[in-house]
Amino acid sequence: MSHSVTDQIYIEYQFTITPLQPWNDVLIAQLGEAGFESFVETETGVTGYVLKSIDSDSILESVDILKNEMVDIAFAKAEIEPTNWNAEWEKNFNPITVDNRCEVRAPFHEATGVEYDIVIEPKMSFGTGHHQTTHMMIQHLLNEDLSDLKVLDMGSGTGVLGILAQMRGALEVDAIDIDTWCYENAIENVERNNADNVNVILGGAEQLENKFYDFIIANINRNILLQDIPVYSKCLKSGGTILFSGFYTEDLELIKQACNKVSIQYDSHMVRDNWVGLKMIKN
Ligand SMILES: C[S@@+](CC[C@H](N)C(=O)[O-])C[C@H]1O[C@@H](n2cnc3c(N)ncnc32)[C@H](O)[C@@H]1O
Repeated sequence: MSHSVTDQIYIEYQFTITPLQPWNDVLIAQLGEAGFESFVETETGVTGYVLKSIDSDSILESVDILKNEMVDIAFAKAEIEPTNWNAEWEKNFNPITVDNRCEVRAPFHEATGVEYDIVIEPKMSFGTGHHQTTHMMIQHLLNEDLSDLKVLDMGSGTGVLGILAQMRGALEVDAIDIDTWCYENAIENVERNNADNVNVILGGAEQLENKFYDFIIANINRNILLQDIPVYSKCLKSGGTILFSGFYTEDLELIKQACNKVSIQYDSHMVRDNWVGLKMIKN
């Protein structure tokens, strides 16, 4: 399969801001609103990342602070290729063990005999368990009874959460990702872990028409979640659980409000390194 523009190729913008305070926070907030996905604060400003598939030049026109005469902001732009997580893992990472019950390891790591042993060859996809958001989603799943449930893993990446959902008893899992690398990689990982109940699907929220689930997992990012929460709500049966991650504590209230508007209520949340793992329940 050819790799489309939705592959995870990012544009990196290095913003230099004078004076730095308080404008770096304002810039991050406005870029986040406009569609940037993540940020790193630097000594001279902010580095922001936006998907290449988004027309970043035109969204920058809507970022008011760039027109503010009280602050001087310059930027440099560069294209970032997808990360080869396999190479990163080989170089830097050990297997990840969550709550002594679930291990996420590469094929070249020895099995240790934990209750849930997941073998992932991530290639270019996100989802080895090293990221705080994946870690918290695994923790939530270890606390949930998924027996005989129909589950949606939205933004499935390597497929790690969908695979664990099957191991936790799910009857059927739809693992959906908009990125072709992730789609192909999740198919391989599902086979590798004999997760026969996991259907890997390429696409976004448009794939959810006329689908219904007892349980939804969505570890994506703030902007996609805010946009697609109404669609997820339509698919979630009454009384069903939805787990969210991919956003920071600053955005927790915003995500809760978006959920409340579509009859999804707060249950609980956890935090790791300022990332949130949120559990909500549909009325
Ligand atoms: C943070 S990763 C999560 C991967 C994995 N579920 C995990 O928890 O480690 C987010 C994933 O969402 C996918 N994604 C981004 N936008 C999406 C959308 N609109 N619909 C479905 N998937 C999307 C990305 O390609 C990426 O694989």
